Amino acid sequence: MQTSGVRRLVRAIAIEDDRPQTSMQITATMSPNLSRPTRYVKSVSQQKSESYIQLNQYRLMEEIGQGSYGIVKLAYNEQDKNLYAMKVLDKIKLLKNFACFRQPPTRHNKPIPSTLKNPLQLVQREIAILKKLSHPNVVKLVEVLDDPSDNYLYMVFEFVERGAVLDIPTENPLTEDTAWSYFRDTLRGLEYLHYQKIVHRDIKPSNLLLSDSGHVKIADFGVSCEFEGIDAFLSGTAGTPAFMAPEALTEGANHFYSGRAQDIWSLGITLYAFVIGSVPFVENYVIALHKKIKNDAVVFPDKPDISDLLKNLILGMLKKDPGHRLMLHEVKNHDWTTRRGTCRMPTEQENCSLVTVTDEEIENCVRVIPRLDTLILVKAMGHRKRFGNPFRQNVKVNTTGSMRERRKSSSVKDPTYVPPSVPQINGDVNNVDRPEISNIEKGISTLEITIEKPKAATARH
Ligand SMILES: Nc1ncnc2c1ncn2[C@@H]1O[C@H](COP(=O)(O)OP(=O)(O)OP(=O)(O)O)[C@@H](O)[C@H]1O
Repeated sequence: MQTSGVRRLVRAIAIEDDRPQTSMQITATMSPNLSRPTRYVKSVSQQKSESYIQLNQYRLMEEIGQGSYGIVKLAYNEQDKNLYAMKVLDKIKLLKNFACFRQPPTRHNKPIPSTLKNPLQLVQREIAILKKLSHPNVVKLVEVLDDPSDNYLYMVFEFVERGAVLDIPTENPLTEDTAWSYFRDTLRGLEYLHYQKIVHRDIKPSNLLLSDSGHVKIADFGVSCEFEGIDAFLSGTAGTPAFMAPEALTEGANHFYSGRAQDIWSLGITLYAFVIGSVPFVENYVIALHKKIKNDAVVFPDKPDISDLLKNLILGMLKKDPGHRLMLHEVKNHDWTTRRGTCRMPTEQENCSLVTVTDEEIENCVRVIPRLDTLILVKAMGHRKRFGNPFRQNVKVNTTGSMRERRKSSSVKDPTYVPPSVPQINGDVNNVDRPEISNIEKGISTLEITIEKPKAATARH
């Protein structure tokens, strides 16, 4: 989406907002303070309007992208007046397809523990990794919202205004100067990831997003993985076929390849695409494409004309044998990258600092959004200073069937679904209409357990 369009949208939202307007609100910023730790969700409210859905502090707006498992929507945070990109993941689709298309790599030195085999747990691992990452050239995951009774999981990312750096194939590739700048940003982000012992496995132009200030941020960690020791020893294929290294295309139970070298290859294909406008190996059928990647030499067309130094770098990154391929520090120090030593890259130490992800963090990386009805019930209990359900006696037993129907129809099955009008949490719970009482009634079993284990309940919410 065009940046000016987004700015107009933000201005419109700020004006629509019924709170007193300040210049801050009118000029909502695109780049929030991303160094702060991920905020935790403590309460939820849902509102409907003809033009938007509100999820907690986020007003969901227009769609800005589509991935394999869901859509990405622009979201306006009413608290900090910033825009975010909210990825809406379909949990059912994930459960059905993840194992087939996004199988986690088998790692030589780190077998996947049986407790992590559930695909949603693998998403949690991905989220836990993402939450830890904090680098100007890596997209920041700000918050995750997850309601166990909702089919969707919401990942809130910093909004990177200009979207994918380049759509390929294109007749208008980047100039060598622009490619130089974007490439160095990507290299910085990738060095940081490798330093954090993460291989991305899907570096390509559409996963490199461009900020308003003209800087590149690496996105989409759907097939990335952590490693121990000096490198990831991978088997199996993952990522995008045209960007896969030759060694990743060999099948076999005992065939392992270097994750770092695979990322360098993909970066080489990406650099080629930046300046040529298309990838070097193109075929309609995957088997034929694999054959080309394994056997064919990289050829540069006459037009656009690129420097010999750049060709040399690309060819060094696209050596078929990973043992002869340039390593990341060699790419950083290549004459094209440093403009013959006049523009050196920051050292690894300057660029990186190590993060570790504990099992507890993986476990707790997703915030549960408590259901609105649960919150109303808890609030009512608070008023009465008693744990008993204040609404239970009012509900007729023979209405259960219709209650179930109403509950079913009020759950969010579709991200564009606008929930029915519900009372505000801080409203008078005694004025709650019968349909809402029926929803509350459905939460009784959970809350009765909660009463017996008050500590666990506190932790959950
Ligand atoms: N943080 C963001 N800021 C701005 N736009 C984004 C952001 N994240 C994603 N997008 C947009 O949404 C599109 C879809 O992103 P997403 O990561 O869901 O899928 P993908 O990378 O295209 O596909 P897949 O999930 O199949 O790998 C991107 O191509 C990009 O244009």
